[in-house]
Order: sequence, then structure tokens, then C-alpha cells
Amino acid sequence: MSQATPVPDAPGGNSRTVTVALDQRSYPIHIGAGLLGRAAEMVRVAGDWQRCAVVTDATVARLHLEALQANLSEARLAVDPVVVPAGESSKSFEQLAPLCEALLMRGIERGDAVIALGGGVIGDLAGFAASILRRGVALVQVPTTLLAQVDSSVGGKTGINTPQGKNLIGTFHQPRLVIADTDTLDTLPARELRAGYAEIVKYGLLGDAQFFAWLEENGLALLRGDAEARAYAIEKSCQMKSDIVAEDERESGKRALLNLGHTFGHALEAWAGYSGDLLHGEAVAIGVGLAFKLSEQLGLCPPGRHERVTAHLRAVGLPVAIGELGACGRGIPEPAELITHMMQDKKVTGGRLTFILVRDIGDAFITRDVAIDDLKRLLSEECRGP
Ligand SMILES: NC(=O)c1ccc[n+]([C@@H]2O[C@H](COP(=O)([O-])OP(=O)(O)OC[C@H]3O[C@@H](n4cnc5c(N)ncnc54)[C@H](O)[C@@H]3O)[C@@H](O)[C@H]2O)c1
Ligand SMILES: O=C(O)C(=O)C[C@@H](O)[C@H](O)[C@H](O)COP(=O)(O)O
Ligand SMILES: [Zn+2]
Repeated sequence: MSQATPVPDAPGGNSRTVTVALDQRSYPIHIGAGLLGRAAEMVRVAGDWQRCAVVTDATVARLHLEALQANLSEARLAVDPVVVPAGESSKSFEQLAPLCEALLMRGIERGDAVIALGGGVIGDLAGFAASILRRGVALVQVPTTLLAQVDSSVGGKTGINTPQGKNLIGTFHQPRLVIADTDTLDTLPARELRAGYAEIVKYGLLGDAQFFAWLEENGLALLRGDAEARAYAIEKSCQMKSDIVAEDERESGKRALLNLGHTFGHALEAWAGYSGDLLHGEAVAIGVGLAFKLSEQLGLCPPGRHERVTAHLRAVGLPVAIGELGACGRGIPEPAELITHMMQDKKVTGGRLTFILVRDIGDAFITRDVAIDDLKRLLSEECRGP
């Protein structure tokens, strides 16, 4: 279990700390209110860095950069921040090159750190830049979306998208510290909160039926701002992800469970052109629904589970079926188009697709045994519209 490794000092107060246990590269995830204004003390404990360059997006810069930058400046750690445009399209070669050059221009050396302040887009992009800058500089993740606090800031996957597919160019580069200030979620739009919630539901579905049942009871309160429910769900999600990453850092086996819903979801995002029409978490929600539907159709999972899972996702306002995509104005994808995108998935081996399917709620498994005809049957039913 990841809790076993000694943790660098926790910030105290009402915050909670989860540790990702990776021997010498273990790191803490601090979760709590008001942590942005105390970041420098945590940064000082995590590493002996001379300077820290904050990378953020334009929206987060407007809302949350000042609190972090002022605190780093007081501790004489700050250089000028680098601000990139907000949105998924920034996870691109077009943004990566100027970002790397901007970091070099600010004199970021091997003994310095990059701080990713923002959602998963900034975490993945700045994390990738940190991993290749001078062949690797330290990374601190300061996630400001629910999705980033429960998922993308943890585990070290970094990367960018290309027309060929999601995250096909990237690295594993673990952060040295994660600071999840739950106050930042107060400014997050409801749609973004729901998208992050989809990844929380994913944890229950892949490995903890009781957690899913808790979400059925408490999910709406969490989304409406219940601080205790939020903190619990963030900690629980980080703990589940940390345990898996500690066992299988580079996804040679078990880590692929974290991809539940993503084989479908990433194909849908590529089809939507990485636009704001379909958020990552929304694509994952649809993908999770499809994983349960396929599992039921193949007789791998008892009947009724797809209904229960999609009922909950629908109740919190997430899409659960490809047919619902018609509403975003792009029409509905063709099954063949989706299969072409799916064939670019990083889990494809020897030309065979890998799926994360389920025996039940809380019991996911990895399989290469889905026949292409079964997939085609599912998609041709799904791509018909409502
Ligand atoms: N590396 C991983 O393990 C991992 C895991 C899951 C998802 N991801 C990636 O994460 C990305 C999605 O991340 P995301 O959902 O955080 O999207 P995002 O980073 O685009 O953030 C969503 C939107 O919210 C805005 N925003 C961020 N914080 C805010 C705040 N506190 N208040 C108001 N607005 C705020 C952003 O400017 C953006 O417009 C995808 O690219 C996905 O592939 C990576
Ligand atoms: O950390 C992981 O491992 C995950 O799979 C988490 C996913 O939620 C995330 O979207 C990840 O970026 C997908 O990874 P990929 O390797 O399929 O690109
Ligand atoms: Zn994801």
C-alpha cells in the first residue's frame, strides 16, 4: 500500500496527505483548503530548487496565479510565469515548442523546477516539457480542476495529442510533489466539475464497489460543493491511483485498469477534434457506459449493471451514450471511424485491441479477447442516435 512509505512533512491543519510509494522517487499529494498560499513551504521540503517556473493557462492565471506566485516570490523562488491558451488544443506540438523555449529563456536549469498550475491539460503539457527540458527537470503539480486533483496530477503520465490520437507522444515523469488546493474548485464551471467526477466514478467501477455505492449516495452533494464529500472523494481517488501506480508505474499490467472507458473515450475525443465540444471526462463517461454494455452483451457481467452505472452518470448530468453526441452539432460518428481511432490506442499489441471490461461493479479486468464483430455490433447499435 502506498501509505507505508515515510512522507515529507505534511502541511498540517485540515489537509490530508497521500503518498505515492516509488522508493527513492516517492512523493506526497497534499490535499486541503488554502494550500496555494502556502506552496513555498511544501516546495522547500520537496526539493532544494533555486527557481520555480509556474506554467499555467490564461483562465487559471486570471483566477489563481497571483496567490501562488506571491507566495513563491516571498520565498525568492519565482521567475516570470509562462501562460498558454486554455483548452485541450494546447496539448500540442504547437504549444510545446514555445513553452520549452520560454522556460529556457527564463534560465530554468537542472537544479530548478517547473510548477504546473492548472487542469490536466497544463499538467500533461508542462509535465512533458519538464521531462525533456535539459533532459529532465523537477516537476511540481498544482492541480486546479477536479479531474486533475483526482487523476492527472498523480502517476507521472505526461503528453500531447496529435491528429493520430490522444497522448501518443509523451513520457513518464513523476512529479516530486502534488499540491491540491480544494479552494480552487470553487471557481470551476459545473460542466468541468462533472467531467472530473467521471474519473472519480471510474475508480469505484474499476476496483471498489462500496466506493461506487457511496458515490451514488453522495455524488450530487459533492458536485454541489459539500467540502467534506469532496475531500473524501479526492483522497480516496488519489489513494486508489497511488496504490496502482506504486505496483505498476509504467503500465506493464495492472495500471491499464485506470484506462477503464478510455479505449472508447479517446477515440471519441479524436473524432471530436480535441475540441471543447466533448471534454475528456465526458468521453470517459460514455466510454465507461460502453465498457459495461459490452461486458453485459458478452455475458461477462450480470445483467443490470450497465443500467445502474449509466443511471448514476445520467443523474449527475454526464453523457452516457454516443447517441447523445448529436447535441454537440458534429453529428454522430461512424463505427468504422471510431475503430480506426481505436486502433491507434497505446494498448494495441500485435494489431489487437485491448479493453478494460468488467465482471461486476468494482471488478474490472484487462482483455485482448474481444472479437471485432462484437465491437462492430455494439458500435453500430450505439452510433444510430437516440
Ligand atoms: N496524465 C494523466 O494521468 C491524465 C489523467 C486524466 C486526464 N488527463 C488529461 O487531462 C486533460 C483534461 O484535464 P481537465 O479536465 O483538467 O481539463 P483542462 O486542463 O482543460 O481544464 C478544464 C478547463 O477549466 C479551466 N480551469 C482550470 N482550473 C480552473 C479553476 N480552478 N477555475 C476555473 N477554471 C479552471 C481551464 O482553463 C480549462 O478551460 C485531458 O487532456 C486528459 O487527457 C491526463
Ligand atoms: O494514469 C493512468 O494510467 C490513466 O490511464 C489515467 C487516465 O485517466 C488518463 O486519461 C490517462 O492520460 C490515459 O492514459 P493513456 O496512456 O491511455 O494516454
Ligand atoms: Zn482519463
